[in-house]
Amino acid sequence: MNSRQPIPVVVLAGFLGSGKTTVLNHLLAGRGGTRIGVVVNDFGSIEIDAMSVAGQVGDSMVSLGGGCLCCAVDGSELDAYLEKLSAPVHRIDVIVIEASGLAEPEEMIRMLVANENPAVRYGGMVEVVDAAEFDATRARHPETDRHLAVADLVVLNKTDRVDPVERARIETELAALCAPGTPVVGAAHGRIDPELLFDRRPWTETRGQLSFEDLLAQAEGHDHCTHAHAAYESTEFTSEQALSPRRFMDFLDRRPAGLYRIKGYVWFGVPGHEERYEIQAVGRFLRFAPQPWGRGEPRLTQLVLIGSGTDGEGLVRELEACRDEAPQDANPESMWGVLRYVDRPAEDWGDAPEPDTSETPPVPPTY
Ligand SMILES: Nc1nc2c(ncn2[C@@H]2O[C@H](COP(=O)(O)OP(=O)(O)OP(=O)(O)O)[C@@H](O)[C@H]2O)c(=O)[nH]1
Repeated sequence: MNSRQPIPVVVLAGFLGSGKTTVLNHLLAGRGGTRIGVVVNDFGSIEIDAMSVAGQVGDSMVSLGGGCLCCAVDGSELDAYLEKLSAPVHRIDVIVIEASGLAEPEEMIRMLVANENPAVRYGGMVEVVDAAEFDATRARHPETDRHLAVADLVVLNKTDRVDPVERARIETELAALCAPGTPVVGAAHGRIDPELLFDRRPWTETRGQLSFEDLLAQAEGHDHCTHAHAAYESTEFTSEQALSPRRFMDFLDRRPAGLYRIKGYVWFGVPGHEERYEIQAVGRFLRFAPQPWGRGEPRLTQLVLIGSGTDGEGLVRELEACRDEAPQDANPESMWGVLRYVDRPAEDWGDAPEPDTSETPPVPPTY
């Protein structure tokens, strides 16, 4: 069933030299058994970034070559690369586009959202910020503020180059520049937990015999795990009772900025919407994907919430308060809030009530 799910495409943006390639290499080293497709969008004719990640991705590496993707007249070139990477033979789980430091992320997001390839879906935008160059970059490139405003997750990189007071000041400024609730994750040398962006599969799941190169990367990944996981808490929530879509969406709307990632399945049980809803939240980015239950599979909500400085018990209490004892009596319209975050062509809505398109903003709804 998973193989039929669209592959999320995450845009990794950030000004020149902020550390995008460093973050990407770190994600690749800590990817476990997850298969990552990479699109590197270098600006300039020498593909430096492509070379510096090439050793890690093998044949799933695609470079857009010289020039800037966001300047493409239409998304057809990008579409062709995504089609290549999403071919079932590659068994790719997630695609990361490292945008040129000069790219306009909003344009790239628009191209991804408009992409009609059902094998892929837009998966959110991560903006890498150089802590040491924060003021200088903003002064020289005011468009940086606009990019921050559309980011779903901000990586404040190079924290090793600023003292704690300076870091706190930048974090305060970032909170004002980003959309409300956008998480800001601090990092030195791009070391963020890959789980913030995608589900890491065990090595044994996707790989046969490990090569020497794999073993090296695996060792690095384990080393990273002990460091990265110490900085994040993970909270789990399971419920046999359905969740009220309205209360759950209210919970999501209010989620704290320190809650970087939510993944799992939700059981709403509302008439016409009895499927399980996969949820993927990366920072402020949110998507639901309805999927059929497996034969005899128990109707459950199972969530993993990853964050920093979050109150795990408080989150569980809030989720418990979302439970609904009689979902079969719920009005199907109560699902509209959820359906706004589902990527589905209009003709696929089936018997489900059509969302009120006059009120539904264009996908993605958070922009
Ligand atoms: N001190 C320090 N240096 C870093 C950190 N992250 C990256 N660097 C260095 O910063 C430089 C730029 O990093 P890259 O990862 O190439 O940055 P980029 O955003 O991909 O750069 P462009 O492709 O030019 O936009 C490199 O020399 C990195 O080694 C960090 O957290 N701390």
